[in-house]
Amino acid sequence: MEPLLQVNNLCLSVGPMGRRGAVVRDLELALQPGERLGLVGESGSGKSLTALAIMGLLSEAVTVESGEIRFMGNDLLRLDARAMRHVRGKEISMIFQEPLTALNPVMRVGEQIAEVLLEHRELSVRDARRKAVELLDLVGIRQPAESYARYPHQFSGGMRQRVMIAMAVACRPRLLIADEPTTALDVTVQAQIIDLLDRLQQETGVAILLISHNLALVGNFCNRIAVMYAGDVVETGECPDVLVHPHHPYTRALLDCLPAELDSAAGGERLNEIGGQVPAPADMAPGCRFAQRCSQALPSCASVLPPLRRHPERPGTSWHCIE
Ligand SMILES: Nc1ncnc2c1ncn2[C@@H]1O[C@H](COP(=O)(O)OP(=O)(O)OP(=O)(O)O)[C@@H](O)[C@H]1O
Repeated sequence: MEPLLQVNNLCLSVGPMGRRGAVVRDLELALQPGERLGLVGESGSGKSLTALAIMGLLSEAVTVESGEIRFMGNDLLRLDARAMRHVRGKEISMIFQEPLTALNPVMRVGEQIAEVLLEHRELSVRDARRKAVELLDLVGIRQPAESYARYPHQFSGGMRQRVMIAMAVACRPRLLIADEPTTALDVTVQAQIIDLLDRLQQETGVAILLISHNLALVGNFCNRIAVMYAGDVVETGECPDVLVHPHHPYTRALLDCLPAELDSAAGGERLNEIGGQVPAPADMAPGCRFAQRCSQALPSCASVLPPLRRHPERPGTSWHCIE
């Protein structure tokens, strides 16, 4: 099957000329129609920049050095601003960690949803309003007709995230990027938002790229996972394969940081942590960027990126390591 999204050799850098640091390096990602792919990694690994590159929303501080982002027959990196606006919102949409920053604070939420519909679909104002109310209902906002006229600050964080999701799915996109959609919410509301995404995904068949620090969440929600470290996808594969039989030392280290059981964590056992930090953009090593923190690293690892290895029986599983 032709992938819906195929990112090839994407390289992004930040910083002034002469001191640019590669924050995303030769990134390869593929997402099939209707698939759920989880992108995980510590803060600073390049997850959000990858998402923003797909959305065509990179700031001027970020340079696209090379690569292509193929989506529905186009390379998104080569579309002009007008064509990209057409794709964004209609074919690809995104929800963010903090909906307050994405919603317009001085515009009624229903009108914000109707605006997306009017921009991308040939609807009358009246029909767009009606559809916006339906969407508020679809995402579980009570009294949708009354809620249409409310402002973002009149909703709780979970309800605002529902409004964001209503806007994101308004035009039935083929790809939904969810960047830490539940991190700012309490656990009960997190579960409700994930249930909502799960239901909408099943009903609409939209593919989802879920960006998260939370391996357990990705393991439960996604089909496949890509583990990023300092700009590299170090390991990718089906969730059960990668999470049960991790090959890359970084994936193993991330999994070791998960509490084995809630009881043991509550009982005072210290949670593991990975010593050291993700390198800053200007300090990226030419080889494996995890080498400094890796107990199995060979002297050559920091200077030469270990080749990509593929699992002999699981072609979708690959990792960059000597092991
Ligand atoms: N506008 C920018 N200017 C300079 N550096 C940036 C900019 N945006 C991101 N970076 C740097 O690029 C690297 C990757 O950032 P990115 O936000 O993609 O990481 P992330 O994995 O999404 O982290 P988090 O989980 O904290 O959101 C980081 O080192 C970050 O400091």
